[in-house]
Amino acid sequence: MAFSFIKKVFTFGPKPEEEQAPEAVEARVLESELEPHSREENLPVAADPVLAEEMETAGGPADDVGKDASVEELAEQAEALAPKEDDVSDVLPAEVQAGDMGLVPLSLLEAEAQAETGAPAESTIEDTLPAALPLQPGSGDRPEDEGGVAEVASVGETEEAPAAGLAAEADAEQEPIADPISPAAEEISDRTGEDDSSSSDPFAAPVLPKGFATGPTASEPVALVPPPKLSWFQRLRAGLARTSSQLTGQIAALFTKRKLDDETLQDLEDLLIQADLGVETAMRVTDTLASERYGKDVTGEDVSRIMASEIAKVLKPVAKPLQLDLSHKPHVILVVGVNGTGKTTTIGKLAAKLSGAGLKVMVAAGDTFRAAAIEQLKIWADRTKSEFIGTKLGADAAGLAYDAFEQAKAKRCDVLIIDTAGRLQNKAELMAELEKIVRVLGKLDPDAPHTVLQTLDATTGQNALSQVEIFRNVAGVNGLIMTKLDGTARGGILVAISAKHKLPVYFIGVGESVEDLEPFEAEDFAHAIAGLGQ
Ligand SMILES: Nc1nc2c(ncn2[C@@H]2O[C@H](COP(=O)(O)OP(=O)(O)OP(=O)(O)O)[C@@H](O)[C@H]2O)c(=O)[nH]1
Repeated sequence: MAFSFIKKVFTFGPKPEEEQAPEAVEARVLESELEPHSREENLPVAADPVLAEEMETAGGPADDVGKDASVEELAEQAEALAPKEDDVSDVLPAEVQAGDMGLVPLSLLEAEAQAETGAPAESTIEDTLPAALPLQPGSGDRPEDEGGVAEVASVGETEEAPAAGLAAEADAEQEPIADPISPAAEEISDRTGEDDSSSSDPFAAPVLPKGFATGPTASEPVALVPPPKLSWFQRLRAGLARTSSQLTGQIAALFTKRKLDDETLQDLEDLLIQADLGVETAMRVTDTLASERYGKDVTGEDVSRIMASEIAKVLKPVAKPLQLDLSHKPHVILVVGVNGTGKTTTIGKLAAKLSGAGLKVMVAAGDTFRAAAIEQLKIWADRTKSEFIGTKLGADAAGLAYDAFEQAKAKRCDVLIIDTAGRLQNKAELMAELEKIVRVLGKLDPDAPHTVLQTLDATTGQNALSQVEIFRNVAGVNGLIMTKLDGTARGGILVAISAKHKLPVYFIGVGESVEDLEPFEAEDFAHAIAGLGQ
């Protein structure tokens, strides 16, 4: 038969005197196939988990496979005796190509088994064929038939009819043909003690490799562990980390082994002013420190505590909630500020909070100066399920504000938030536009806009002080939101602005995502900026 030539020319595995179980022999040959680059024979690759399983159970890879005969000798003999591999693949059905684990590797197994034991291998060609490819009786396809050619011919015959048809036409007396993975299946059922009588039944449930089980999938979904959620204070502290670490680092350096004297007090005052806290707050801190600790040893932490306490005193009066008068339907919030300070993003975050609380919100893209701002606001509106009103680029922003107010009224919106441009060709033009928007809204409701919110970018430092001055005069700003407190060392500016303008600070932003905007809390902010815990 076909394997007789292989057993003469290939010697696989350990020395013949070693008694080896056929499965172990098979496993070594398969191992050689799984590592084609390590084998001069260049056997077909059988990257199949079932084969890998066999390998493992047979004791792992055999390092000496194929080392007994010289490759050249083997090749010569093989060529003389064997049908060409091409011939085999020519006659194989497309789905059973030479090199597929179902045929050639197991043929080699058989050859090796014969070489080892001197007896015909138990594994036969039937074992190597798919169940849908039964052998034809009397066609030289029995193991005892002579020569590989006959065996190949039998495979060829099967190829002539569709596989399914062949299965249907199979002679009733014909022996059942084992599934190509039956050796593995048998081995597994041997190990598990299961009845293997079904291994040749094409309708039998597949035998799964070790470690798998049949049956419905686990009903309990695997619980995904969400990343630990940071509290707002933790996010605030993280956001203000640059401001606080710079401040506390400098304070600690200043007070290392020094008693509190006039010089250190002056140095501290300078340091606090440079940190944008403002002259007023800086003096409050140094005065309190002097009255409590003059002439004594002072640590950086002592200073941080006093600083936090004084900052909190400045901030408390301005840390107020944004009052919504919902009797207005809508309560109109006009958002103003220099371009890039975070107006559009903040509107999105506010809309998320309000609509999340069940209020009906409309957002109006009054920044007709910048196309991206209109698109950006539309995205926020979609995301927050808010009503959206926009107009074309360059259109009159006051006209849009008017339309928005009317539509928001008609739709019974609770809140209307209007975005505005932060940059026009010149400041006078910008201010004229803002004044017009306020005037137009006032025609529909003399109290509108009910809130004029200004966004301030913390990274601009001292510049934010004059921005408030300007917008307050033009648009009647009556509340502030400070953004971008994350990633800046200039967060102290909020203290200076609060001390100077005394305008309510409603929210602060420490990042771009929706949860990064939270109501302003004086104590939290003061502690975070001083690097202290809550
Ligand atoms: N890191 C950080 N980025 C922010 C914060 N708030 C807004 N931004 C980002 O700042 C950039 C500018 O924000 P916008 O909302 O477009 O600012 P704008 O004032 O509407 O700008 P214009 O439309 O040009 O007037 C965007 O990339 C925002 O994601 C914040 O609190 N922290």
